[in-house]
Amino acid sequence: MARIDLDLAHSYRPNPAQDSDYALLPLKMSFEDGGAYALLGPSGCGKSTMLNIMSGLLVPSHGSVKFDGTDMTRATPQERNIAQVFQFPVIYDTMTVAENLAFPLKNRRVPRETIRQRVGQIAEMLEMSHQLDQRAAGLSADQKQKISLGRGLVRPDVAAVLFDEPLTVIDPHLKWQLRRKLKQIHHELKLTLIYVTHDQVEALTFADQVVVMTRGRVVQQGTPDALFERPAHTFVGHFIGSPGMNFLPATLQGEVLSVAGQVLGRAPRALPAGADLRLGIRPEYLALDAPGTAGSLPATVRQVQDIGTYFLVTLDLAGQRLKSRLPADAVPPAAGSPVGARLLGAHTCFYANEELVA
Ligand SMILES: Nc1ncnc2c1ncn2[C@@H]1O[C@H](COP(=O)(O)OP(=O)(O)OP(=O)(O)O)[C@@H](O)[C@H]1O
Repeated sequence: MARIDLDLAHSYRPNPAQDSDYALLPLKMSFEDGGAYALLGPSGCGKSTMLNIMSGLLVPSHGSVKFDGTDMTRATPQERNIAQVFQFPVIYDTMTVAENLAFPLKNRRVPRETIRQRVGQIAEMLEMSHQLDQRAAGLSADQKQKISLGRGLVRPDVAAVLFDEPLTVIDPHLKWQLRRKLKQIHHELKLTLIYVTHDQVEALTFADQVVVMTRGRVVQQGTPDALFERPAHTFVGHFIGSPGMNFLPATLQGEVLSVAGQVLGRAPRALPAGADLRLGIRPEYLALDAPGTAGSLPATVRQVQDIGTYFLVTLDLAGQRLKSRLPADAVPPAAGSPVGARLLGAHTCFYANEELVA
């Protein structure tokens, strides 16, 4: 296993001049030895580019990749000792499950008994022990992808295992199980795992550290909890959460804070004057008061949806749409009724020019 340090940028164009010419804007980041990471972001944000630079399939146009301090920028995937799992199964149909799992070890001339033990361990973790002697050809797409995952995890000496949207072909029910399984496997095998996905649930269940990307930029790296509680950028607030964070335009006059054109009171924290300010509050933390309650702003309930495990209330506050999540045992207000929206609290965040400032 290895610590991976990136200090690079990448453009697929020969003479990049502006930000939009870069698939990856200049970035500096580290993946610690033994960590479970997810690269999360929408299609085209640069996740696969970053993964391919780490695996050695792509040489960055600028900067370097280091493994344990050694420059690996131009090293091949073999020299880097990386295992990679792709969206679609990469296995040998004519081989049995056991032979497929053993293949990466046999290739490295691992002793037969060690191979037998490791293949047994991996098959057990993936609940494939009963299929070891079956030919891969007869298996479903799900089962074949499980073999691919196993092949990625089977070598104990790899620098890292890179997963590129590995659960895409997996049936939704099994997907749910495998996400958890991978997390458990990470704890047992202590490999460095880096997992690319555009699915926040997948990233948040699997990873200890999530790297959120948009338009070639890393906007935040942090624990699932940090991404939820303190999104460092409005994009993270929008992208993480169901639904995402509410944002309201805010202005500061002296120490008086106004939100959506309505005076809220003294600013609760020091905020930069003159910036493009926004108040961010997650639907989970947006409490509803009786209309006219001090400290809350008047709003009207537009819609109440019973989601089963919670109610989702849509509000109109001076022309701004807000969402509030109420617990399933709450009595939600009726559509059309006036309420007070409590916007300030310990979980309220403030953004200036899209970046978290308080
Ligand atoms: N081989 C290539 N040549 C030119 N441009 C490319 C190439 N591969 C990717 N790009 C561009 O680089 C940007 C980042 O692409 P990348 O595939 O890394 O994003 P991604 O987040 O992995 O998206 P997806 O999930 O759709 O694969 C996109 O604008 C894409 O069009």
